Amino acid sequence: MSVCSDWNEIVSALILRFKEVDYSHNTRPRLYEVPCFGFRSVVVGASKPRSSMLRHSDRKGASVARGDAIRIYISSSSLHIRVSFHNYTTLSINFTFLSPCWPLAMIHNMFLLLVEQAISFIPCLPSGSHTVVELLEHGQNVVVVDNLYNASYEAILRIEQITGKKVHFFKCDILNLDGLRKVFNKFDVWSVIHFAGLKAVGESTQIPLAYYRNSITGTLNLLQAMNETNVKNFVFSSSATVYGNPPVIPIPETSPIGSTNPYGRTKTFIEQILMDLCAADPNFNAALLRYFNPAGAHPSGLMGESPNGVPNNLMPFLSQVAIGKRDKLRVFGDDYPTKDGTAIRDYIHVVDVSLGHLAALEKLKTNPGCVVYNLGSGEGSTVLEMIQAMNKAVGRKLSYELCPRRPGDVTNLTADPSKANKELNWKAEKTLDEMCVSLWNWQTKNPNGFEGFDVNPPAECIVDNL
Ligand SMILES: O=c1ccn([C@@H]2O[C@H](COP(=O)(O)OP(=O)(O)O[C@H]3O[C@H](CO)[C@@H](O)[C@H](O)[C@H]3O)[C@@H](O)[C@H]2O)c(=O)[nH]1
Repeated sequence: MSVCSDWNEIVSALILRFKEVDYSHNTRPRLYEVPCFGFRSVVVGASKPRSSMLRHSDRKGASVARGDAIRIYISSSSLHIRVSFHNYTTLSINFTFLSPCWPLAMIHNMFLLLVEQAISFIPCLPSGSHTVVELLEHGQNVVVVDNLYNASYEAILRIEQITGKKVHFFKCDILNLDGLRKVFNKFDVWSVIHFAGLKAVGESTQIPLAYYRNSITGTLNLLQAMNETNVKNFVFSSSATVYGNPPVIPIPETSPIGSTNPYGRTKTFIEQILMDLCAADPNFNAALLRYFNPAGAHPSGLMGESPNGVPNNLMPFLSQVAIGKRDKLRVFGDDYPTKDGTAIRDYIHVVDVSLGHLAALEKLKTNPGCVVYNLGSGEGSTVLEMIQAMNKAVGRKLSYELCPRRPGDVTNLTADPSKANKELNWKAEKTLDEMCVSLWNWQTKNPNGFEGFDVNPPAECIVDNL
């Protein structure tokens, strides 16, 4: 590593933006973008934050390259720097000022360093690990493939702890077709459940190509490896986001498709690919499961969502407020046409989502071709109702502030789950209270999620060693 020669250029750009801010009146965080080109690769971090100025700082480093976006949210009390990398990761650095102040001195303490490599990744949704538990507990044999970008090997060990069973695991990226081939050649696979993909709506609008490359190319790789080994069954983690802004609530599967963001369109395109495949091959079966909002954690408290950096989603964020990692929740929008002005979602316990996969696998055994199901509870809850439910689980009131709407959000996504209820003989059974209690149980037992555990699997789990 060496100090980047363009450091001064970035600092100048930051200073220019900070000069535009009137700290005496500005209380709401505002967004500033700093052009991040003309230099090759840098690390952004805080070298010596002044203790007199800062109550807290997350010191992190990561590579930044040409084309990455640095965004700065700044208010009179805090500075939040978010870097969206071309290699699909994000880095967040938070500073809280002890008193309202001009943050230039701190900016001069930031450092930028050259680094060499970018990583490629496909994170696995938390629903993935919970589904593995349910599959093992229902006597299925499972091989887990994940590149562990947004997951930890510790999750595999926890699955083994919960189920008392050994998990076959391989660290492999779905962009690595040869790696996938090795796994498919080693095991006699009858079905694939595909959770891999990038899943942050906001991020997808900034780095759409990364989303399309990972999710679409990765899925094509998976389908190719399956085709070469004659595997004909596929369960796909789709999303309610494919419905965009639906005309009718609750939403039936026949609702028009029209996602409002690239993330949603990756789901839509993959659904279409699978429909085409089923139409072309009468032996190929696919279940497209449109998840609504999975929340909660395993009742054991051993497994739950462990987001990297600042959580994007409501419930992980709220539980970090509860544990004291975040000051307060920002409620995005209080002017929606709903009973309390906040947006409505259909929250469903992650264990119920997992059981939906087992039901879908049973369905695939009947050779149905392509089938589509909503995995939702059918009950909509506003953001304020979710805060209340979490307050109850935690036993105190959690802080929040009402903020403007988040771009891309829609008013109401509530499922009509009757098709899945009837055809899969599946129903979301767990209540909001159970979701919140299990989430709080997980969060208190694991305040830092899987952070600090060894993320790397043993050598025999690396796909290249197969
Ligand atoms: O800090 C936050 C985070 C979220 N919200 C609100 O809470 C609701 C739920 O947001 P979030 O948890 O981010 O979920 P969604 O945006 O509904 O998206 C989730 O649900 C989709 C299906 O509906 C999936 O496709 C996505 O992957 C998943 O992130 C929305 O009204 C948000 O505006 C806040 O008010 N504050």
